[in-house]
Amino acid sequence: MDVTALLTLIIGIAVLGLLLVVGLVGTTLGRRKARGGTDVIASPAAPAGETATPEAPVVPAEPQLDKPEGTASRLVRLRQRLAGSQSGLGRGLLALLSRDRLDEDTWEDIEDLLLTADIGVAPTQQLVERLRTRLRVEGGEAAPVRAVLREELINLVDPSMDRRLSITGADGKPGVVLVVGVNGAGKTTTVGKISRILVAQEKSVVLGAADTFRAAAVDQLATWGERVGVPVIRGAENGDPASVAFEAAKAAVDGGYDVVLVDTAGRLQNKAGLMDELGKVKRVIEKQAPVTEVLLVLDATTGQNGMIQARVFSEVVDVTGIVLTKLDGSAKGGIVVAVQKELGVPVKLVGLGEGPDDLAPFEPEAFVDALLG
Ligand SMILES: Nc1nc2c(ncn2[C@@H]2O[C@H](COP(=O)(O)OP(=O)(O)OP(=O)(O)O)[C@@H](O)[C@H]2O)c(=O)[nH]1
Repeated sequence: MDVTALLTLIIGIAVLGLLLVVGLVGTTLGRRKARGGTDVIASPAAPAGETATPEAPVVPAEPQLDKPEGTASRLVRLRQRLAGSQSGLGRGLLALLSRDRLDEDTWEDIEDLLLTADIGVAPTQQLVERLRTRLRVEGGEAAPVRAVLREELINLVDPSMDRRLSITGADGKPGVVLVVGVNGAGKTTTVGKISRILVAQEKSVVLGAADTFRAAAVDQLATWGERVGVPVIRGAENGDPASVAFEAAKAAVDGGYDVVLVDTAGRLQNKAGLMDELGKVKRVIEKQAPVTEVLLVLDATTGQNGMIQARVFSEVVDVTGIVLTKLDGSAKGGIVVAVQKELGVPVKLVGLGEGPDDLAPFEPEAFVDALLG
């Protein structure tokens, strides 16, 4: 080999080495850039070229997000829990109605049982009337007591009501859900749980922590958001709830999100104060986008007290749906009927536990079936 050939060979190897080094640095930089640009709302899939490089170690760039449970499976799972807490009422009614003789004492016992379950006076009378008529007419050997009771209970819960959440905004605006209710009813928890349902449905969500009176509520909501990669807009402690609500709605509009959920403070010190606060929250949100749903969160274990709260809130804001929480801890499922009758607004969701996915759409048939066991 002469000197020229040797030189050509050395230069060739050097150029090849240089190209390899440049290529490697370029790939690494590209990968860093892709990671740096990641948004919190969703972790984008790695570019196709990257996953194909076998030697590239896959390092998760973000904390692992929760994968919320889908609606169908949570319904199946929670039906059991509902049946567990409400079975006394269903079993009791069936036992009384299956007696050989349905005398006045028995009908009185039936009424007492329904009233104890918080169904309310008027709905109880209505149900007893219907049962008396139907079991008299259709009575006798073939009287399908269970089927009659099932049908009448379903009628009472009213399957014709539209229980879908209004989460679709018009003209490309996000759906806006305002969540109201007294402190401790489960508002913050419910906002967190709803965000998980929406994430499972692949909706993009923003949370507004407008419960600025309790710092812990804001932190609590931030944790719910972090777990599913949903941004949470928060303000200063004791700041103006309306300004947080406004910022949350603005973030959702500007960012092209599907839905914004706004948690509010529920101080019931007096009706005028509450009206001022919630009225202002709603007004400022609507500078950005119309409120599509106002959900009133009620604790099912509070019975008549809960009903009084429901009345006050419905006079202050235009409630469009009810969330009944803690039905797992109450045998008084009858409040579903009472509150719907009182407000003329459907129960849309029920809380059945403290777990992150323990919230389910309310379904009259499934509810009655759980009641009857
Ligand atoms: N068992 C059960 N507990 C629930 C349910 N929903 C909420 N809780 C619990 O109720 C308590 C109060 O819930 P929060 O979400 O903090 O209530 P809140 O209305 O937001 O109250 P503030 O944040 O003070 O306004 C928490 O311990 C929740 O875990 C439910 O469906 N079942």
